[in-house]
Amino acid sequence: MHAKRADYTPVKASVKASLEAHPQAVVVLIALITASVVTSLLPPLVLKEVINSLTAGQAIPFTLAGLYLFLVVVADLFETAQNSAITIFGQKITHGLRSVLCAKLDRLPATYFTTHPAGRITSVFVNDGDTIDTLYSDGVVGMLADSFKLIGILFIIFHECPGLGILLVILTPFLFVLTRHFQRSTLSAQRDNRQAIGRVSNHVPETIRNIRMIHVLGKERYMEDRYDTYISESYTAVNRSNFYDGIYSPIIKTIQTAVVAVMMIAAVSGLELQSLFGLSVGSAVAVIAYVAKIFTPIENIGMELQNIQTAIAGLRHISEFLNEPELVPPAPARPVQEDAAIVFDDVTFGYVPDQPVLQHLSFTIAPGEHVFFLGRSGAGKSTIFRLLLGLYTPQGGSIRLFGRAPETITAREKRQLYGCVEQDFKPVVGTLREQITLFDAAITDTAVWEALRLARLEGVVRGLPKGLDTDMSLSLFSRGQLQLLSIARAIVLSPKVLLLDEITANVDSQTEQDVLQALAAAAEGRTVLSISHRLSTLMKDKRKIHLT
Ligand SMILES: Nc1ncnc2c1ncn2[C@@H]1O[C@H](COP(=O)(O)OP(=O)(O)OP(=O)(O)O)[C@@H](O)[C@H]1O
Repeated sequence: MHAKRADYTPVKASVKASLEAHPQAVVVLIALITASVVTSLLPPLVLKEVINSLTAGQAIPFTLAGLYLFLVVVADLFETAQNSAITIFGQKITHGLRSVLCAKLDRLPATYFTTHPAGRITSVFVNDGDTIDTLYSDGVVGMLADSFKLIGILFIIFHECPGLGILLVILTPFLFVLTRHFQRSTLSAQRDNRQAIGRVSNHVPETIRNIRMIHVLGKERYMEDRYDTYISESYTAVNRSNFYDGIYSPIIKTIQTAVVAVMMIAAVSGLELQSLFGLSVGSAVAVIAYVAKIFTPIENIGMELQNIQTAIAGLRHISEFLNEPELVPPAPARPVQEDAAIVFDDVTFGYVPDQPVLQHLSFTIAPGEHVFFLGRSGAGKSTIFRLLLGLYTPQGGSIRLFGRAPETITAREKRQLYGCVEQDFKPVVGTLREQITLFDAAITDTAVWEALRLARLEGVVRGLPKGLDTDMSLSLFSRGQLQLLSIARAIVLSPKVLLLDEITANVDSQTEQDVLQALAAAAEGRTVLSISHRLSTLMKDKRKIHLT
């Protein structure tokens, strides 16, 4: 069965946008690759002239010697500049793609996060993102530069000594296959070693963790044998890797020498071959230098191919992520005229098709009402909140929040419409002010202080030397105070609705009283939906909706 072909369109579009955004970088990169390839090919040609002058009994012209030195230095400089440009170029492309990935994350529906574990999503951003840099820097662009170099060398050799040119054109594919074989074998040995080392690393802590049980059950011998097996695997893999590494260079050197020897023998053979292999001493020296140079690009191309193969897997993951269906932007909808704050009308919903969590649920909540949702664990209490927040859409029935379907409410409106408080405070990196504003510059300090006042935290924050400018640290507050901070964050934009999900689940009874008092002030004039069995027993007069 064939794997489904990945659709790389969004990745291509991102790369194209990066290229179009940095046209100068592209021009500079092409110029540097060309300059690097050309200058690296020139020194042996100058050397040829130097040797020819010497063998003709002439003095070496000073300019020629100077030119040789100059070209060697310039070739090195261009190569360094080319490598830097490739790195910078790769990073620009990766930067562009990472931004596209981040923007995509914002547009994904909540259902995506239900079906994809956080670790996999992170890996798309971190590991797969890195492979894109490799793909360009150590893959495609590097391969292009090395291919030009290889073609240039073959071309010059062909020009200087057609016989050798033909020989090398025939030999190059063989050299390439040989190099790839060694690279693959070395990489596979290195991978085996890494895996074996990984097994050893797991085995040691596992043994320490279970040391008592090992002694009690007399499993020492078994654990030792396992350890020995892993160590032997690693030892064998390292030996394999060293063997391939060690043998490759001599084989290449032997081939190199054999090629030069064939050329020399043919050149002096006096046979017909001589017309193809005949060359001056200078050309011979130059050609030998080129033969030595030909192996580096072949080796590089092999590694670059390897890098491309590895990066393709990352590219596939990124493409799959970018092709995920997105949230449909809320359609501007007129609010339905009704007196209720919240209406659930015959709502049916399940995260997984055919496994409904809520079935035909109906209720109405009046503005300013405080309602508790009760029911066993898994009954769907938090799900009601998620539906109200527009994170999911019900499969049946309808939901209205002040006459509007939640999914039609824009992100900006949401914070003005509802505030949420959960079991634990979720800090953000920043100051205390930012814990409340969540980086919304439109929220004034006056509003922040008012929210803190209602949440009964004003005194604590005023007591800090830097007040709202204090850097957030969990050690600044007790558990209960952190919940008060959650309340301040939820009410800073004076939302009409408060959603409270087990807000006192993790606090002691004294702190619970503080939270309750803060809540009484914060809830004033608002519609409040709470999930908390404990609080519902404390607030007996409030309405309760039981879920079964
Ligand atoms: N993201 C999700 N993907 C799939 N199933 C989910 C998801 N979130 C919740 N569920 C399932 O939906 C059901 C209702 O979950 P929900 O969190 O609404 O229950 P709850 O009444 O709030 O329970 P608890 O009191 O334990 O928090 C549970 O069976 C739960 O396993």
